[in-house]
Amino acid sequence: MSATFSLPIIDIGPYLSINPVDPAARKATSEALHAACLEFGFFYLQISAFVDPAVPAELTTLARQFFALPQEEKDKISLSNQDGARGYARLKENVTNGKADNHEGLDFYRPVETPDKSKPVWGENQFPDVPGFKDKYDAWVEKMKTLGLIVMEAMAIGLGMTPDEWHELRSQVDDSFWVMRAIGYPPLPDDSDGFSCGAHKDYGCLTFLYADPTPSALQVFLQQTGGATAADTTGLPAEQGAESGVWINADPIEGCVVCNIGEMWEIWTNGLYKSTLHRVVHRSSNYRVSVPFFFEPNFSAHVKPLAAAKRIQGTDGIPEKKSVVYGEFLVAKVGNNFAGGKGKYDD
Ligand SMILES: O=C(O)CCC(=O)C(=O)O
Ligand SMILES: [Fe+2]
Repeated sequence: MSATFSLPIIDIGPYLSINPVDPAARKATSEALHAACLEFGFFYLQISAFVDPAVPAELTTLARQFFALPQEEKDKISLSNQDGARGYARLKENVTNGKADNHEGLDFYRPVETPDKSKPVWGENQFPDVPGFKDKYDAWVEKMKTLGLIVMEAMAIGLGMTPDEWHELRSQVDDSFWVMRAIGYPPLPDDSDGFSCGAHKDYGCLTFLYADPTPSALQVFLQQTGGATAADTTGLPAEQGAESGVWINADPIEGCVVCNIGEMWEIWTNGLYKSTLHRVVHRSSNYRVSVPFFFEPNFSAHVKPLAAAKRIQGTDGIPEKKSVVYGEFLVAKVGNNFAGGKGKYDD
């Protein structure tokens, strides 16, 4: 694997309603999504026709203003005030694979009609007292929800789903129980044996990550297939488990978000698409900010292997993955956070 390898860039433009329908261009986008999900589970999504790049850049500026506040100000919106999931988590509060993550963060979830902070993920969002923050983040959530449905449709077509099948899948994601996160990363100390964010898979549906221009921070694990060239793992800690592969950088590209698929897509495709391990190792001297948006299924969605995926897989005895109700799956995950040493990125 060459060190200069980079993930595919896929233009979502042909699926935007501002463009006239061009069937060949849509087909090319859907095929590229299918290939990228089979091979990497990670790709760049070119969205500059959909959002002005100045808009997400503003989000990182606002998050930076919040993270620069005194600790006691930030702690006023601690997630411990709420349901343990919505709000501010201090530097190193989250633990992944048994090690403290060298980041601080702010998490927002889809609001619920009758909040009850004694129930996991059922509390209220807590917004920082930074002028413009709530309005700009709310607007971004709306944009990303729209993008989520657009990408889902393009992926459904890439998977060969019929219009009826897409209609059914759409009903599982049309009221997404989304998560919006802003993460602040001080430099990882040279002598640290930990990570800025430990290796994990995203658990949901689609992640759209906007990050400031800092290079060499987000890394994606590519499994080594066949006996091709030796893995270039120079300077990289051994990967968890027995998989062999290579970590590649997924540096930001102007006009794009980094998109990856989560474990719900593994279930929908009965393992045909894999969600991919990634981590953050931020060793340069600046304070890095990233803003991932997690487009998730509806809370009540019953996620189970799709007929379209099974048609591709054939009938040769591939075991059927266990279905989940997304909300139950989420509560089992998030309910564990900050208790018993489990973090939000842990399995
Ligand atoms: O900050 C990043 O680049 C990635 C963060 C991430 O992987 C996550 O929050 O799930
Ligand atoms: Fe992630």
